[in-house]
Amino acid sequence: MHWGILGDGAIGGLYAMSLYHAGYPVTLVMSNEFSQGQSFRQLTYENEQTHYQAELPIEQTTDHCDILLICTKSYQVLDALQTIHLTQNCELLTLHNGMGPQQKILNRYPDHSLWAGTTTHGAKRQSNHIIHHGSGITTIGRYPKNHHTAPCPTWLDDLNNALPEVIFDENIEIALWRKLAINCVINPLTAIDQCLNGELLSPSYQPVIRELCYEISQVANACQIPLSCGEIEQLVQQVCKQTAKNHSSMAQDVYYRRPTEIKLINGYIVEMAKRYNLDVPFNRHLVKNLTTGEF
Ligand SMILES: NC(=O)C1=CN([C@@H]2O[C@H](COP(=O)(O)OP(=O)(O)OC[C@H]3O[C@@H](n4cnc5c(N)ncnc54)[C@H](OP(=O)(O)O)[C@@H]3O)[C@@H](O)[C@H]2O)C=CC1
Ligand SMILES: CC(C)(CO)C(=O)C(=O)O
Repeated sequence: MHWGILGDGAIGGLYAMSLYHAGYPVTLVMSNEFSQGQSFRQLTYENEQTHYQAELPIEQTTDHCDILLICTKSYQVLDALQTIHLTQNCELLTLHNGMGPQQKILNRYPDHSLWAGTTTHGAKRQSNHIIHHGSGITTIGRYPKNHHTAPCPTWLDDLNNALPEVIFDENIEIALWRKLAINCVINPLTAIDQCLNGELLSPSYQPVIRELCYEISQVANACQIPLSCGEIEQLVQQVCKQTAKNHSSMAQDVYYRRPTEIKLINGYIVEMAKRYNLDVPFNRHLVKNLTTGEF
């Protein structure tokens, strides 16, 4: 398979370099504005054990690509897709946090084969260096769930050879909702208090965490997603322990004064709550605070 990568930041760079290193052809796909007229990009990859470099071609079109891995921030996805020439037979795979763009892609590109995924790998991009600081699991599935087609895509092996472990999930929406729920709790609280993920384990955070988990489970259930308040609380606890020394992506975005993904994380809960006539004051409050910067 020839892989196209849209958004060669931390996660896009990580996948581009890993696929290239595993022997698969990779093209970075971006408009001239983003490539600044360059026809290739030199990137380095490093983790605790190894480092290597590669010169990856840049094109404005998916002409050579069988599949396009979309790795921009969630709020950049639609704009980024619209600035490239997307060929008809190119499959699409999203890998961002937050919810909403998957459905928008489906509406905008109804004839393309769409897959969605979520990953627990951790990466940073500093200049042209991709630093892989935490190995994780990537879960991928057909978006939306489709009972009638062969379930597992042929290219899953490419990803598993390049950056294991990759799991196929026939019901990706539940996996996306689990990640959404985790991000809805950890990201805004750590962003506002500028604390580490592990600090949310302290007893003082538990009342607000419980309220958020309750609201998220109400909205998830209204959307036919079976997620209980207790299950979300457990997931949040587990991720806070596993990533105790991490600054969440939103905490970093606030620290570096970059836009955050709040509107597609807690904002998605608020939007869905409106649709089902539910009240989610804790989520609304976080969206308001992080959108206006008043905290
Ligand atoms: N980093 C991580 O460890 C993890 C990230 N995620 C999620 O993955 C997604 C990507 O995150 P991350 O890689 O950290 O973000 P980055 O900001 O590092 O990467 C996004 C990249 O997309 C580029 N981009 C934006 N608009 C366009 C466009 N129109 N055309 C081409 N490229 C474009 C950006 O370029 P520029 O910088 O020039 O704007 C940037 O290089 C997010 O949803 C994040 O929440 C999930 C798990 C872990
Ligand atoms: C899982 C978590 C919270 C890890 O930091 C994350 O996805 C993020 O920071 O965006």
